[in-house]
Amino acid sequence: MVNLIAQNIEMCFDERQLFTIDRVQLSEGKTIHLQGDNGSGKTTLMKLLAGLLKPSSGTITAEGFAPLPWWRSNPLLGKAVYLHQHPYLFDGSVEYNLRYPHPFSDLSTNELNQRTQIAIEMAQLTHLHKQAASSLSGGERQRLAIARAWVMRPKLLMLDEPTSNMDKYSQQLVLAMINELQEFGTGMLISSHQSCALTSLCNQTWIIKDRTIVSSSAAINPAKTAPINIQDSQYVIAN
Ligand SMILES: Nc1ncnc2c1ncn2[C@@H]1O[C@H](COP(=O)(O)OP(=O)(O)OP(=O)(O)O)[C@@H](O)[C@H]1O
Repeated sequence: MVNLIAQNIEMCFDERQLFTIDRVQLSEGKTIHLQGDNGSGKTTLMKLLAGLLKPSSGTITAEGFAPLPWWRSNPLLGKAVYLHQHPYLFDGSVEYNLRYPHPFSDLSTNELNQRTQIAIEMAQLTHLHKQAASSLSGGERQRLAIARAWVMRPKLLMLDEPTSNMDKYSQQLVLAMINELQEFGTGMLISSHQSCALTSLCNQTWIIKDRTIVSSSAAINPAKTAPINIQDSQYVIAN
């Protein structure tokens, strides 16, 4: 079981305090909805947990991961995969982007090849697989980035507004991929302004309000009671 634990955090930009956190924990097997108004600090919190930013004070610790390679000085980098709402893609084709992280995976080559083929189909990118990733639309880019994460099956994944830019059909495709990652046990932090089908997969909520973060458990998790059918209209995500 892997965990990222943030304790006694204060985050400021210049003199402005953005938020404080007593303690939050992102763990394998948990799916957390991160809520908060525009500018409240959702992206900043994800970047802190990903090791891309340092808190003004406090500690973020990683538990249960393999020991660091000698050349890696930042102990948080690479622990939780962070997907920005405008995801970074490599120069090259759609398929190249899906294959690029293979060398960093613990999965076997066979399994990675199989998963890559399935991911292309799940993300409905088959007809575009040789096309330059840079030429994709915003929604297609997000689908590709989530498909890439699905192939890698990370232990922890943070999705920043994953369905912004997406039409309902794309949202359904993403929902199916996220649901599978959840079944596999990937711990996820999903930021979204609104409650929707995606956030109904969550079993915990972190709310950034009044410059602090409150955590609460959700009463039910529909994903555990009803398997997702992407044709099923109840799982269409509201814009
Ligand atoms: N590097 C930075 N330097 C100074 N201020 C910053 C920096 N990064 C973010 N901020 C400020 O911190 C605040 C929180 O930004 P953040 O992007 O984390 O909010 P958010 O909750 O993700 O917003 P949104 O819902 O609009 O995406 C904003 O006011 C932003 O301008």
